[in-house]
Amino acid sequence: CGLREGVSEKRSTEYHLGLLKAKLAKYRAQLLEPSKSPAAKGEGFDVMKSGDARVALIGFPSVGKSTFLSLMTSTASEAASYEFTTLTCIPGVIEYKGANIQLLDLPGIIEGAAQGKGRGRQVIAVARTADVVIMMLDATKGEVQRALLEKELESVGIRLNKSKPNIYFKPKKGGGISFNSTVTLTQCSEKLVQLILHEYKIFNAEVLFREDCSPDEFIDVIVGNRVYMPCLYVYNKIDQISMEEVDRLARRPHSVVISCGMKLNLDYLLEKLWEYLALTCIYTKKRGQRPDFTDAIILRKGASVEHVCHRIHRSLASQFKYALVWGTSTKYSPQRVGLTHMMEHEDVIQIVKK
Ligand SMILES: Nc1nc2c(ncn2[C@@H]2O[C@H](COP(=O)(O)OP(=O)(O)OP(=O)(O)O)[C@@H](O)[C@H]2O)c(=O)[nH]1
Ligand SMILES: [K+]
Ligand SMILES: [Mg+2]
Repeated sequence: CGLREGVSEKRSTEYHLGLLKAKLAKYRAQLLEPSKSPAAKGEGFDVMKSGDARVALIGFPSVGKSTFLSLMTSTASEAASYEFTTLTCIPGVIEYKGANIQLLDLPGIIEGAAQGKGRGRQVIAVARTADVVIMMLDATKGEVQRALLEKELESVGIRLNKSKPNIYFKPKKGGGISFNSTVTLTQCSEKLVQLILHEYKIFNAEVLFREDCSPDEFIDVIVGNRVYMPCLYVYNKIDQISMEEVDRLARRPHSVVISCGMKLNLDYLLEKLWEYLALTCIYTKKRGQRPDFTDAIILRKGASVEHVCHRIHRSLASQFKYALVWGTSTKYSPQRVGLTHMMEHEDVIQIVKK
């Protein structure tokens, strides 16, 4: 009996917590509303997207963001020993494996950034538009900085190195709440899901958990507008710490250790960045010839044959008859496909015009 009471107490704690979190998430969302006003919207921060991918440099002041940009690109961004040297968004381009990667240097951010401290809001708004975030940390004080910045980004709906929760959620006009799961749930129950939905004034919906998600993850799905973003934690200034510490930091998940000052480990960082960007390289082939492996077309994940056409020539899509594709995106090699076919990394394509 005591055990059962314990279990039910634990359950009711779960309900309270789940509900409390739903309320908090709602409250936070309201807090962030005013940022949509034009005044608060990144003055001087609206840098045009260019190239094949965008990487944002996020970090506390003076961790070496500008030093890094100046090292990796042909753009010079002022670096100095005092904090808040950089005051706007400064774009540079990294050329790597035939791709142009836009690298954005940004002002340093501190605790409270999400609430508008310093230029925190503008910086975070830019981070949201990136394909990968590099969180640059000073190796001599990395752990504290990392936890604080993760919290800041988390509070505005940016989810680092997480994938979208595998929950099917569809609000309906009527019929109440239909709840199902394909796996055993250890963190959520039908009751809790219902309570959370009611908190959001949702009384009719279809919910299917395909994964053992937490209440927070379920709330993320209801609220929507979350950004799931790969993040590399880059510990700079390793010239200032002991070998043991370098070893420890380098083994942390999603982490790379570097020294901009001594130009250490920068190639490895580029390799990792390339991996996290997960860009799709497509090779073209002319009829009767071998594929051109020297010059890849670089696209974001989820690109179609139509995207490939646009990249080759503006008018190619309108003259398109069909394409032959070799690679992992097709069942047979080659396979005849149309404009909507989704390409995969290292596919070879031959386009046939009308
Ligand atoms: N020891 C050491 N110092 C470095 C390294 N990289 C950068 N620095 C120094 O750190 C200081 C700050 O560098 P910045 O590039 O201005 O840093 P930031 O992150 O852009 O700073 P804010 O723009 O103010 O946010 C400068 O004095 C750099 O010379 C490094 O690898 N080792
Ligand atoms: K600085
Ligand atoms: Mg700077």
